[in-house]
Amino acid sequence: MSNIRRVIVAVSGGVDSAVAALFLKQKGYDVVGVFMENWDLRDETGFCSVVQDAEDAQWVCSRLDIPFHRVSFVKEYWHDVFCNLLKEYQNGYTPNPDILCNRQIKFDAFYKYALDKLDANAIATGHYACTTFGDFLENYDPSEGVRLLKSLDHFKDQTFFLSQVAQIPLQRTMFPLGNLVKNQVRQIASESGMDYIVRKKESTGICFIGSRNFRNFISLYLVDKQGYFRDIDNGRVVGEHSGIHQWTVGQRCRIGGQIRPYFVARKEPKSGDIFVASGTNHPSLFVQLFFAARPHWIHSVPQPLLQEGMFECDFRFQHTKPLLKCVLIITTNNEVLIRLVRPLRAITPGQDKSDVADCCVCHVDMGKAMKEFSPLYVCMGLDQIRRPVESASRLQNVSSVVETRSDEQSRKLI
Ligand SMILES: Nc1ncnc2c1ncn2[C@@H]1O[C@H](COP(=O)(O)OP(=O)(O)OP(=O)(O)O)[C@@H](O)[C@H]1O
Repeated sequence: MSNIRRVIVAVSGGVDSAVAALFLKQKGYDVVGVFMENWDLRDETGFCSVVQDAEDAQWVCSRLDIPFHRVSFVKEYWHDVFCNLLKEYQNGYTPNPDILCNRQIKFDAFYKYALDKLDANAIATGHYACTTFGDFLENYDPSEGVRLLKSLDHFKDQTFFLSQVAQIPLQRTMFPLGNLVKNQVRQIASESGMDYIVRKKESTGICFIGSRNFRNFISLYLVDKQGYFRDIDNGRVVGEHSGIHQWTVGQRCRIGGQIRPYFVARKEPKSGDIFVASGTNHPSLFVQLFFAARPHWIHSVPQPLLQEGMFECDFRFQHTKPLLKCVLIITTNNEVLIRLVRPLRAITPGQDKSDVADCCVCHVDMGKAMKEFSPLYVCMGLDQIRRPVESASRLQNVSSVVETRSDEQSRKLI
């Protein structure tokens, strides 16, 4: 895109967006930094770093000598992200808040604000991701459509969290850090006099809500609803709980008086029952075959899926987990059936205390014909994949597809 003049960069007060803004400035764009406030402090019960982050974002912008804006998307976050999460939790699902936040806030509310109110030609963020349009939209071609690609830094890659982003905002998004590794970014920030930001603790946890225990946090907003723990093998009541939203499939339950540990196998929102399985390796804790409804293809439905109705790809449980082979099959009602090469347990024991809603990812390998970009990602809330085909239940939530750079291509780049 040759006529880009004005770029609005989302500046969080962290090192990544600071370096993204620095690059844009060095390239000579008319750069404006925007800090988003998405959570109303008055709703908080615990520590919130938003005040400090906003100050740091302002510090970055003044250091780079670019205008700074602070914008509130509190209303949008509440309605489009948080209420959605609450609803899903009440229905027994575990959606990923970061994926929702990217889709609804950064790549919708913020995108519209930048283009409509700040007269921008493009937006930029410090995400580790790439697109086929290039780090600075140098290959911009709306007739081709844009594909989301994995970043060079596989460890930091954030495409998993961007997998629900819509095509139009992505077409006008720059990811200036996509071809760098994190250490380079930190070094560049230090060399540019932004050591203060480099030394700052990395943000962890959920987008805008921070690193508190997410399930405890969400419980503050949901009314407890008592129900039973039932043994999945015989339906026998083995304990009581105070709400299905407090439990995630695969999680260990501490039920008094039981010798063997129980794990959540299935939740039934209607009755409020939670079916639990005795022992961490109980077969009901594993899933191999499941449906995903309403796939979101960032660019287009992969050709083999359209033409042959199925194709082989890789599946990943959380974005840092190893890939597992799977087959995608398109069904007559436009759902995607996913069959893993072997059963996968919902959560490994080490993750039982995970605060964040888990997701799984399906990496689609297009084979030789499309070596350059292998389409990626079916991702959905953990509980969605817990619906095996045998139970004939359909997933309610969305899955989504982005594309990734093949490992081979990335190696060449390194
Ligand atoms: N409150 C915010 N205001 C403006 N932009 C934000 C905010 N939070 C995140 N972003 C944007 O989203 C990008 C990804 O944020 P995330 O918190 O996932 O990653 P990060 O690696 O911690 O980024 P950073 O180092 O810039 O904080 C940031 O680089 C920034 O561009």
